[in-house]
Amino acid sequence: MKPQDPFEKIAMPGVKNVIVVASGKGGVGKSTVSANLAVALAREGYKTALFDADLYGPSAPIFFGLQDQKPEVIKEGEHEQIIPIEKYGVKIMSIGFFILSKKSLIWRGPAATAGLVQLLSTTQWGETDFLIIDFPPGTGDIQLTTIQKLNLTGAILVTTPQHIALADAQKAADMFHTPLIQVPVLGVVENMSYFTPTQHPDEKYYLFGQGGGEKLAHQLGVPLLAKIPLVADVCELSDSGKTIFSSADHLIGDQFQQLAQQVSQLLVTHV
Ligand SMILES: Nc1ncnc2c1ncn2[C@@H]1O[C@H](COP(=O)(O)OP(=O)(O)OP(=O)(O)O)[C@@H](O)[C@H]1O
Repeated sequence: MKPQDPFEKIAMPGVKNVIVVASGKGGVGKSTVSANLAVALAREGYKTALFDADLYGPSAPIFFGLQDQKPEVIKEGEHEQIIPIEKYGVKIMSIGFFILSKKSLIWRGPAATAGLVQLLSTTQWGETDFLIIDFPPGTGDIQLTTIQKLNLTGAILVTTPQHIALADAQKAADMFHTPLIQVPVLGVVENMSYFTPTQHPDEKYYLFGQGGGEKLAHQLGVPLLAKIPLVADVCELSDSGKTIFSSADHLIGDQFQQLAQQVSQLLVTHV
């Protein structure tokens, strides 16, 4: 049997741009940004897909209200192809579709990377302008295997304004800039930037500090793509499978739509 080349890329015919959404720290909003950026790109008219690479804590089935859904698997001789599930105009694939929601995935690194590669290679994306990949936090096996196996267009870094999140986001940026990796960082998204009470629409409260996203973007020489506000019902909406576009607070929807426009403009030559 021919030994597998670990650097051989997975063919994704029809997929024009693959963008990873990353951060060093957990809980800063990568999944929220990935899911809602994907929906916002679809709302702009682009053919959009989302791959949930957070194997140990998949959130796409919950964020899209698809917990009970199973993707269709097509057998072609020896080979299997999985058809992503479509919702809100986005084709979605997640390991979470294949495991019971209360079960944990107890996989060591090699098993996790093998599972990741299998899922990436068997998913049939079809014609896709933007494939968004939601990374788990950190700079470990999942990130490195995705980088090795896919032709990435670029990375978006998500951070909250506080110092610890920024320090970790810098580590993620460092991974993308490592000589053997060299994935362009497209820009920074600062999440939970400020809070505006509904009764006082002109006021902004910087609960986690101010200027962190700008500082990181400046240090990396990339644009600050968006400052997403902290909006009270985001948590409830994601838990009930709805996007931020259902929020009564239109501010956050507008911010995501602008983010999608910026990302598509950055990559306009690729679409
Ligand atoms: N702008 C926001 N306003 C209010 N709540 C938010 C916002 N962004 C994210 N959240 C909430 O914060 C929590 C963490 O968000 P999310 O799951 O997107 O983070 P993550 O970085 O993907 O986490 P993990 O590292 O565990 O994968 C979720 O409950 C989410 O609903």
